[in-house]
Amino acid sequence: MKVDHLSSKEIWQKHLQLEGLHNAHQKHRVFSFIAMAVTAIVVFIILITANFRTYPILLTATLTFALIGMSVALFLYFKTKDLTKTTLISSIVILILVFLLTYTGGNENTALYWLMFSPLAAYSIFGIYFGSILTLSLVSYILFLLYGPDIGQTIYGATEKSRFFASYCVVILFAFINEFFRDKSFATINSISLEQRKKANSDSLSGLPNRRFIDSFLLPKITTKQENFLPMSLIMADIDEFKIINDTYGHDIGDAAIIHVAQLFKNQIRNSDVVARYGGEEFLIFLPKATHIKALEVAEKIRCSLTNSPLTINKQIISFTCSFGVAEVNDIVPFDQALKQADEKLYQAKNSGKNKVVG
Ligand SMILES: Nc1nc2c(ncn2[C@@H]2O[C@H](COP(=O)(O)OP(=O)(O)OP(=O)(O)O)[C@@H](O)[C@H]2O)c(=O)[nH]1
Repeated sequence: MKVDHLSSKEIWQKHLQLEGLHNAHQKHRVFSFIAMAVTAIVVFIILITANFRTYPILLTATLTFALIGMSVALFLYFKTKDLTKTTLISSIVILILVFLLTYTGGNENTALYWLMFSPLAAYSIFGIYFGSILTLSLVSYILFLLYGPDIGQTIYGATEKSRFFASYCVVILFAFINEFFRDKSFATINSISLEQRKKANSDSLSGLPNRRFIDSFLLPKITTKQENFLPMSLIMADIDEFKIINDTYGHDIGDAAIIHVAQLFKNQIRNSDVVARYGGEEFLIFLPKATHIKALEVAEKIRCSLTNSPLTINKQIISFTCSFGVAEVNDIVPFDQALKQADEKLYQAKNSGKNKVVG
């Protein structure tokens, strides 16, 4: 089995996703997108129907294209709920629309007024990174159309161009500042909340997830997404003669032994596995998508690895062992029953000489 473990931050992020916070962040994007798309559609319909006799053909075609593009993006969003794809479509529509509007000049050269909304929409829908890319693309070709060579575009007055550009830059600046700090506060709240949840759900000595983590996060997750976990195996491990280690070397060395075991267990399991400190010197390892036979192999590998890697502290080598009980959770055997089985097997391992795997 490949030993490729996640950093502890990744493990916590993976298992303790802050759903409420992420939902609020996502909702902001979704509402911005829907608000922009609906407003744009309404404005396009009014402009086209009220002015199609007077507008030049290219302008009517531009607005019709944008109307269809935005309607398709909105329809796709409601159908698929895939915000990335739909916002990608709308960004292409915005890029083409802004280009054609600036090029045609709109009705009586009023196109530039309509461009003011674009940085706000770009940042609130696409976020700081893609919003900046989109805004920079808009700025560069608006500049090209305003000050670049004549390619048949509308000619704007010098004062109009400079005033527009100055106001456009101010809008960009404020849209950027707004999104930047919104993003930063989201990241800060996210990391504070994650840290608090991590503290409540982990063991302060070993850093491993604790029993609360199993009960309040892992088990509900396994129950709701059984297809991702079952068949799943449980390994219950317990340090042998731990009282003697404490009594012989002192409580601090006992603590170091717990940390040593926790680290060794973590290094021997896959990304998808979870090892938790279940009690004093007792650990529970979850192996999703692993049969009983596989789990017996893993437990044996961990047992040998502990035998071969004693704790070395203050130039002292302290050898100790663990006993293991293994059980499988599957469609027939529920978690509680498997946990009881693993505990019974561990008891058998302890009663039949210790430093062994029973499954
Ligand atoms: N240093 C330290 N000791 C702990 C911790 N948690 C529990 N213990 C000690 O672990 C010991 C467990 O002792 P027992 O339950 O008798 O188990 P054991 O000595 O390992 O015996 P077997 O399980 O039968 O091999 C107790 O003395 C607890 O005080 C801890 O966090 N740090």
